[in-house]
Amino acid sequence: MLDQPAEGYVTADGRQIGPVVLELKNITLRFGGVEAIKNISFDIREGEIRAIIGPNGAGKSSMMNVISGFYVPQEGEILYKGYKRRKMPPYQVARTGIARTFQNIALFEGMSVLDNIMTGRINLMKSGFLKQALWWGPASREEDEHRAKVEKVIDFLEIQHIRKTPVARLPYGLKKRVELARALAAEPQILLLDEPMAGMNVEEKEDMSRFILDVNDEFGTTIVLIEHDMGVVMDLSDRVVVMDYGKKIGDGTPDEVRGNQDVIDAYLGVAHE
Ligand SMILES: Nc1ncnc2c1ncn2[C@@H]1O[C@H](COP(=O)(O)OP(=O)(O)OP(=O)(O)O)[C@@H](O)[C@H]1O
Repeated sequence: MLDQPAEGYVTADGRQIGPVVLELKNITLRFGGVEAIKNISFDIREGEIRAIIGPNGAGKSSMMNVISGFYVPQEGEILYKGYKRRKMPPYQVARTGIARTFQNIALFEGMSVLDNIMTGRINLMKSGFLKQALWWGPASREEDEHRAKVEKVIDFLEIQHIRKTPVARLPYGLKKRVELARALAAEPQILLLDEPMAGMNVEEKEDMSRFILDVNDEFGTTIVLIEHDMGVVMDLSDRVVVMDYGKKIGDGTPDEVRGNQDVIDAYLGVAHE
């Protein structure tokens, strides 16, 4: 891989990439006899857009679930901001500043866009969620602050016009944007996006790409994404990890990965979905 200074660097398009913020070291994850992740190490830098790619079943979602704390690997360790992360449930990982979206949309269909996005702030609420819902006493001022933050996200992602609409009534591309909004409402330092463009048409993909870049640029949010659309991956990412059968077979800039023979053999050369 090209040498990158430990303290960070500025990209060709003028974005600031910082030092390593999350490091995965020798991660192995098994489901019974299946080794979904085999001794994989890689790092993620502050402010970077980092993609994880690979054919179906390569272990990408499993890796995302390890980062989000949903799966605890049998071997290896995760260093976050230089410290070894202890075993903790996903909601605690979320509190450390790591938010995610899911491959299959996981929104509350009957609730409005606004209320769905509000749930992204549960981890940041001091008064309990029930208290918030009932709007009692000290909860109200806090609620105002949360609403203001949520409105900012709504403006940023240009979904003002649907803020009161129940999610069930939205087209697919907008649901994906609402999911992004909910994750952003948590004000994450690292945002994990599991196939953010899956099932989208070309125009929706262009919109989503623009929003991902804008989030990264405006808030300096570090972004880790799994994506099957090669054009999107190569356009968006600073660095790409390539997995195949649970192993890491490539890691580098889009150009480096494109020229990696193992990657060409295992993935890029193979028709996919
Ligand atoms: N909860 C689970 N229980 C048992 N096996 C699992 C589980 N989750 C994943 N696997 C297995 O681990 C391997 C990696 O799966 P994973 O979903 O991480 O791959 P992926 O690269 O995300 O695939 P896709 O592109 O199809 O989403 C597969 O062999 C899969 O069957």
